[in-house]
Amino acid sequence: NKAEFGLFGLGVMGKSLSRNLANNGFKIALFNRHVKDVEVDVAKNFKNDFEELSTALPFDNIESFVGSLQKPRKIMLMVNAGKIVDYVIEDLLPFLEAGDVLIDGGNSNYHKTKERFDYLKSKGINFVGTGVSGGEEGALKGPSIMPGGNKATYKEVKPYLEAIAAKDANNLPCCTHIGTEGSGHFVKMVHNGIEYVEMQLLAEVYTILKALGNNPDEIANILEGWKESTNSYLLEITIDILRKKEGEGWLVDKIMDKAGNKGTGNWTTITTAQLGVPSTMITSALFARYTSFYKEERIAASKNLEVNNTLDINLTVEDVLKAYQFARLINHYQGFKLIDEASKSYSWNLNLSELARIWTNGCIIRSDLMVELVTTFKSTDNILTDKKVIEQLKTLKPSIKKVVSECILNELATPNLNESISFLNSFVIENSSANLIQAQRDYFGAHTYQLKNDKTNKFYHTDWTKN
Ligand SMILES: O=C(O)[C@H](O)[C@@H](O)[C@H](O)[C@H](O)COP(=O)(O)O
Repeated sequence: NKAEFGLFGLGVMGKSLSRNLANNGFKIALFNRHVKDVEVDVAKNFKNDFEELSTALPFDNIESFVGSLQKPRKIMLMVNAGKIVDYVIEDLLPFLEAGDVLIDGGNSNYHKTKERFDYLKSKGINFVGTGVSGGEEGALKGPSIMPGGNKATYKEVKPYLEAIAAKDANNLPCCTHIGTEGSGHFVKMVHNGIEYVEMQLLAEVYTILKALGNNPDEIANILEGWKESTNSYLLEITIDILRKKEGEGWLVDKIMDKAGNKGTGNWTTITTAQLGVPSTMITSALFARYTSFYKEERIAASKNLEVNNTLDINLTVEDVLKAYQFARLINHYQGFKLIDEASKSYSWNLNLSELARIWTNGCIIRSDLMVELVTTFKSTDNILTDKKVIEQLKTLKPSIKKVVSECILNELATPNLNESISFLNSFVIENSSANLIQAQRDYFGAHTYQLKNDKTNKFYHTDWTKN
């Protein structure tokens, strides 16, 4: 008998999601192209490797794969983001019929998802661009799933996606219809932006605690103590990573300090600039990765510019914890602000509380703070106006100022911690210095300016050279 759901692409995530679907009792069809030079039937071998896949139908021929599915067909593509998605869509199209559903579960760019949504719509095919977060383990045991597309189409795939998704504290699936078009991939992109910052902040905490003379095990013990007040998946894995031994020493000390990226942080930075939203921490986290890549030049610069090695850091671990908590609040403010602005600009009408809810489990940025934000976003779309958050920021601010100052004085690289307080300093002033920028623009480019307290809101120009 026919399979009810098809999984196309058996890479790391595709394999884990297949087993998750099978573990949830679904009869699935599996497709992976026949890898010519190694003569391996990936789908068949994979099926035979796992008990739960005993009822799964493996294919390396697209026509028979599509033919094995109940109608309307539901096929999830788990292939790398980029042109491959379009090639796979073209390969599948001749065998699909109106009403069939294609789900793209890769980290695709939301602009491309919109294009594919419109293109397939013109062929009667329903397209769901969905973010899937949680990595290999999350995909197997329950990822966070962010599907975007038509609400009616979501109903078709809801039973499968919600069954395999992680469950929140109330046992509800960490999967919900995000909105139309590319909204699913958009929120996944920003999820990764927030993820970049969370990882960078932990790297900066590691820098400071190392500079305070702690070895990886001692840093892990300190972070273990932080779980009570600010736990997160990324904090937990950082503790595991710091404890990992390699011979006499620690593996982490042997890893090359050049941070890679696969594009979502880059897209978030481009998007935030295009939408005119100051997501300064995501941008600085991306650029911190880029800076790390200049390994050779950094080595040369460290010699030419004589880095100060005589550290004199007057900080307690408590200061560092509070600075970290402060920066995390600003990170989440900026991330959700970008989503809120995009929701308005694209008329997606996104529900920030529901989004925070599906990010409370399964995904990489799951944390105690995210659980709190589910409630916060029930009463505001802007966490900087939430009473509790305002009190927290006021309480934590002395520590971030102290930590950032000490780091600057000791020439420790903490761009994200620095950016968190710099941003708030820029954001909490009623009268900023942008008036001078307006005057300069008007001076050299006649770009005009408005006047404070001028009800007409008219734009004025001054001939600044004339006395
Ligand atoms: O949410 C997730 O499960 C991860 O974010 C996932 O999407 C992937 O690991 C990204 O590739 C990480 O991004 P970089 O490769 O750019 O660090």
